[in-house]
Amino acid sequence: MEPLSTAGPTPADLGRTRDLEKLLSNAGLNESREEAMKREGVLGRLDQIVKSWVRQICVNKGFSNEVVQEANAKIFTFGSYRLGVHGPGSDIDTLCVGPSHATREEDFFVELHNILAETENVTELNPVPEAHVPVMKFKFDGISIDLLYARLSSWTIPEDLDISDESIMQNLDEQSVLSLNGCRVTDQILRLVPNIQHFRTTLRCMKYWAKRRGVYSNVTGFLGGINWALLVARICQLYPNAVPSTLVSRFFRVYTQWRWPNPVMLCPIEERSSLGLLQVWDPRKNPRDKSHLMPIITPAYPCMNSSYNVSTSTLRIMTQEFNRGNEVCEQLEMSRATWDLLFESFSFFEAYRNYLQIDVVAIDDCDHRCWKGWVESRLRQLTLKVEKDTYGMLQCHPHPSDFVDMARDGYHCAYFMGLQRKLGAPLHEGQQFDIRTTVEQFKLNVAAYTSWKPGMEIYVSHVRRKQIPLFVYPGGVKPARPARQHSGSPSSDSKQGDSRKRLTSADPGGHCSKKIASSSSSNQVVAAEEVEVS
Ligand SMILES: Nc1ncnc2c1ncn2[C@@H]1O[C@H](COP(=O)(O)OP(=O)(O)OP(=O)(O)O)[C@@H](O)[C@H]1O
Ligand SMILES: [Mg+2]
Repeated sequence: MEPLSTAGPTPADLGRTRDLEKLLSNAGLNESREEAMKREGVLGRLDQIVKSWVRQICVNKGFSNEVVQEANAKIFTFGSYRLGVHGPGSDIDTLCVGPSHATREEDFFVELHNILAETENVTELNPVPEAHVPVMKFKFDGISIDLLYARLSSWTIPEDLDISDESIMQNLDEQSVLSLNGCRVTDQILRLVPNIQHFRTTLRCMKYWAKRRGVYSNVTGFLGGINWALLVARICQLYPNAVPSTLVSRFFRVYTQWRWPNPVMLCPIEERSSLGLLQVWDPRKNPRDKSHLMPIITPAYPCMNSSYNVSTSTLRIMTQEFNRGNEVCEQLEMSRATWDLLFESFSFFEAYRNYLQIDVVAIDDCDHRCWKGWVESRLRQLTLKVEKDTYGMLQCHPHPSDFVDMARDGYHCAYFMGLQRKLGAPLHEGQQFDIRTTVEQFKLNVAAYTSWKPGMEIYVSHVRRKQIPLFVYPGGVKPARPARQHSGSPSSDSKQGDSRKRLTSADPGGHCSKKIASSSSSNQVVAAEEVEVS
């Protein structure tokens, strides 16, 4: 598709861009010089560690002195750090590229793991060799690092290795191809956007917006860093001369009108074929790809859909948010609103009358981290099942992050999902949504965890808005109910006729967080009348 507009910015566009930059800076999204230097220092030390690791394994394997001298490995960065859109506290996504004689199973996940375990300032070391893309997670000087490994087919790794060169992909195992992909995708994005600085500002802005509106999270079925980067990059291509304020506004306009599941791609299929890049994601050939609701395709071989987690519920919520964003930007362009309105945070716990609370408990920190990661990755199934088992009548809105009750002992956290009756669905007298079986099946699905240990527990319960525990609110204080949200937000958008009859409850005892163990009881029967929105 040709660029939609090549018109340059007006003085008003430039003014709005300055306001936007100021807002981002005031929000504390810019990293300090000290923190930037700390990150560089950590990356330098990590590079030294992998270099001496490779030399050490050559010695251990009895290779000649010559081979030991030439042995090399190298660290590359990708993700938000490499794109230049990370903020204070972001992780650093890194890739270690090693030679053919440094294996993943033994040398990376055992030898390098042991070296890191003994390295000063390395904490929370967590190898995940069985992941789709195997990764070693840890903190180095307090900075979160995800370290992947690509084992090339050559004996040597030159310091000036170009990983965008297709030829290095030859004879690689699948996990190395997947591990290299993050770097190659990041490099392609930077190559394909017309103005990197404008891309960066716009992406920072969209990431901040998505976090404020509760739609930033890949695992929950919303969009994560890579997805937002690709969506923004496509807008930058369509409006090559536009400044960030215009790009933000066009972002909402374009994606409000986008006819999903048409895919978003930075590189058209024809161009990709002529470059010899195979289209791996192809709904005409792969039945599974046909089920993807919001395809956002990565621009480097193997081209994949990066947003396969999106479900009907999360797509609906994001569409509502895009509509809201579009309305606010239209107001902004007429000088009837300011940027603050766009970034107003979504009051999740005000938006619904009914919620599901999912408590995740374990006996120590390490167990809790693993167990929580597993449960979190299954939550999408619960959202889908609730909607499916109620024939779409009950809609589910997952909160993208977890909450911890600091006043409680032990290792635990809680996830929440807002529940509402489908907009416009007929309301029958006395109708109830009984999701006990759904919840039991979800718990069975969760129980299939192969690394389950005693003490790893999960409790699911139905809570009403007024029973939401205080620990979900900042400072543990429930805010006064805000005035009506801006139209277009999920809470007001889905207002229905006033059918607020007296609430009938299938859980007469109500719920409090201490009663969560009664999860298999009747508190998962939700009276249809109740599942109205605020
Ligand atoms: N679903 C996915 N499909 C393809 N690549 C992915 C996917 N998830 C992650 N990646 C790769 O891993 C990189 C790091 O992922 P991550 O979720 O940390 O995003 P990020 O852009 O670094 O954002 P954040 O600031 O949240 O860390 C991405 O840039 C991408 O290259
Ligand atoms: Mg990252």
